[in-house]
Amino acid sequence: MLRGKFLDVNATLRDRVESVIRTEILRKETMERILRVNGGKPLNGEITVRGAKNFVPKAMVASLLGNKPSVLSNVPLIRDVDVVSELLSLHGVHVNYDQGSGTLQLDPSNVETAHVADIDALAGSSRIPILFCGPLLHRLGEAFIPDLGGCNIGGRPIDFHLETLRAFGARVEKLEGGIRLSAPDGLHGTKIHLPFPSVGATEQTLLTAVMAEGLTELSGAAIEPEIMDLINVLQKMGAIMSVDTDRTIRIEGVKELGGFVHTSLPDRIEAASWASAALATRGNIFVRGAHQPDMTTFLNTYRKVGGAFDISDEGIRFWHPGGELNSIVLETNVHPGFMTDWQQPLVVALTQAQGLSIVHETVYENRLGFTRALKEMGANIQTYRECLGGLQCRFGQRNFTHSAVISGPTPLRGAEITVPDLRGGFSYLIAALAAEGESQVHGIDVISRGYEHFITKLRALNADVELITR
Ligand SMILES: CC(=O)N[C@H]1[C@@H](OP(=O)(O)OP(=O)(O)OC[C@H]2O[C@@H](n3ccc(=O)[nH]c3=O)[C@H](O)[C@@H]2O)O[C@H](CO)[C@@H](O)[C@@H]1O
Ligand SMILES: C=C(OP(=O)(O)O)C(=O)O
Repeated sequence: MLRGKFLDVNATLRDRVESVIRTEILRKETMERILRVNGGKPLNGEITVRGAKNFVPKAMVASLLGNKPSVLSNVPLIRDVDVVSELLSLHGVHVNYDQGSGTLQLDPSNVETAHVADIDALAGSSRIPILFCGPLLHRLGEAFIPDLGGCNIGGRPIDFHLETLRAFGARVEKLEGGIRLSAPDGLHGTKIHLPFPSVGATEQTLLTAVMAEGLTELSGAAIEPEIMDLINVLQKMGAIMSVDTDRTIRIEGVKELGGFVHTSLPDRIEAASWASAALATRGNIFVRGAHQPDMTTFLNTYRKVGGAFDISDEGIRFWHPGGELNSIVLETNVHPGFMTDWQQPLVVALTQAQGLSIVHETVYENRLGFTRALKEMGANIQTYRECLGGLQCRFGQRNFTHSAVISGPTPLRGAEITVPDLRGGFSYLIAALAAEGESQVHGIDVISRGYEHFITKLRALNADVELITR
């Protein structure tokens, strides 16, 4: 009897402890992380960039095509890598990541046995799931692809992807929450022309064509350095493909592919973001790992604005040489043009340039919304629907606010701001660091999608930042 009472007391105690733990976990999960920034000081010091956010997850997807394990090095600890690791694991790929060394081992030998028809976990967390289509169709004959996430900087349709997959012979069915694909008659090489050199649709074609039967010719392809590195990976796996100077990629399908051992190219967007931070805060940052050949266009622009840099085998030092910065006309474009993802961080530096700068965003129709908060911080920026650079882009005459005129220099003042998207988020960090006084930056977790350990790096550069949770 007495023993029974003790058991009851223990059970009640255990329930209470479990409930307290559950509440605490829930509280931590729902707590907001805010970065308090005391700005107005130059960023000085050294940070390291590792592998590219826009390459690593795609090489991870490529490993699905192999019949042997693959090893990828220089892999950063970012959310997009996490998301793809989780998706691959759900599909039976054994993923082993050593954060310190940045080595990722991917063993796809159990994909057929782990076959799951519907995976909607992680829907909306990144744009990478759409690239699983070809590899899953080759391995399993069917695939369910959840709705995509990624930055909200335009409509971001997937029509090119779906048309491409259909051209290979896939059947595509749109469902609530995603798309279902099957290839009852297999996938066959085909001729594809992209109306715009889409990065994702080019990668979609490569990942599908490498094992499709026969020849594929892709014209109007994107040729970003991250795509070239994906081609390197696929060639290591046994694919046969060539890239012509006129943006045509030809692929001869092969029956099977092996694994790869590869080191990712460095993240040229992260490198350019820190370079912009050095300029906007009148600082001096050595970006270890920054790679000149992938950044030629950015470096030319940086020099025209008045930024200084020094290139070595280990990386690039970026600094503000003193005096006034120059205003410029900047039009984003596909590679080898000025990359759209470089635009938002550089705009903050342009608020400190003398005169009128023009920014014409030609890749995404809605990538200037982030300027609203900069205006609240003191920047003088007007946005327009017209194409204000020299180019007439797809968005002119179509009611999209995609050009901006920035008049500077204007001092920035601290503010309470909320991160709108990945690059917009980093640009808000730069603005807060350049501004006099205190800023509170909300929604900083989005930044972890593409910037590894960014708070630690800010501290290494002597930024006065404090992480608070609420
Ligand atoms: C994970 C990743 O690598 N993301 C990058 C990738 O995004 P992502 O691959 O999504 O970008 P795309 O190159 O495909 O998009 C470029 C343009 O093409 C349009 N489009 C695209 C596909 C489609 O089916 N239909 C269509 O109309 C888009 O709306 C956009 O206006 O390239 C972009 C352009 O360099 C970068 O900003 C992103 O950081
Ligand atoms: C737009 C970006 O990424 P994503 O395509 O992953 O949304 C970006 O990296 O700036």
